[in-house]
Amino acid sequence: MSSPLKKSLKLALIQLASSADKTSNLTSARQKVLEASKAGAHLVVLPECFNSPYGTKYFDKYAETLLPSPPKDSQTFTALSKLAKEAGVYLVGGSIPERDDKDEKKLYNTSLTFAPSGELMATHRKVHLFDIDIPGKIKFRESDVLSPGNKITLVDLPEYGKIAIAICYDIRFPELAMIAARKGAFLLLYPGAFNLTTGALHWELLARARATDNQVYVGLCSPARDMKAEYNAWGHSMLVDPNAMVVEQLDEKEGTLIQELVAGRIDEIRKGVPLYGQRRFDVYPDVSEGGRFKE
Ligand SMILES: O=C(O)CCC(=O)C(=O)O
Repeated sequence: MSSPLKKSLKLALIQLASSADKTSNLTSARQKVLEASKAGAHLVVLPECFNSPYGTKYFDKYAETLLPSPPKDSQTFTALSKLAKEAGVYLVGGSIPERDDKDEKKLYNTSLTFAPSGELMATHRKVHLFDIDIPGKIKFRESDVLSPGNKITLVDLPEYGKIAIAICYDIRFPELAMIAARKGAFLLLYPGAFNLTTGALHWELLARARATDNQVYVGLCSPARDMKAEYNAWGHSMLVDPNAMVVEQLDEKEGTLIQELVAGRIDEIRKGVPLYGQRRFDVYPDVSEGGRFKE
């Protein structure tokens, strides 16, 4: 099997402190991305809903029409495309609320990935909407206002290999990660805004679980926590290696994690624990083959 990561790569996860002011969020994202690029990052990631507050009542107000690309009038698309070019990095623009170009009422939670040329490489619409109800703790229903995406998103970074992009709640569904890894991804990236209830319990566990299952790197990128906001994000952006070790984890405050993903590390881990040759597709099906996978 050829190595999924062709060359070592420096990854930056920007744990941005966002406010209700979109323009100022974009300005501070720009500053942090440029700093990360100066520090040597090749791939830079922003958090889920990085340019708006997170909450169902905000999606419509902040939504932008992003497709077909390039859109005529999207402040965020234009800013991210320019920024990727200015910084000379692959830029995963966290996520933003997207308005469907044909049906105005339809909204998505969408991540845009740009090449260092400024060109759009991929769009991921959150596939699994965040609908939970934990009595006395947290109730959230994205499906009241959002529509789900319907594909798994792999992006080929020519010098490095493939990465997979999914958003927050998507991490709870191992099939998506499994398919992406078996299609050759070296890194699963999840811009995500967990909360103080499920964050404490599941955030690190899920990142390490997806890394263990698939023997790939996993990166989670959260907004910084704001106790004055209605939704208090967990923070704790982190990088986990293919052996499920936490390489680095931030606390809840604004900050940037920059770490190297080392060429050869995935192969070393897969050689030691050779799951990839041991799966029993005669006993259970290979979810990455023959199903409804759409790249
Ligand atoms: O899965 C969770 O516990 C949190 C998910 C979430 O916050 C989201 O999908 O935005």
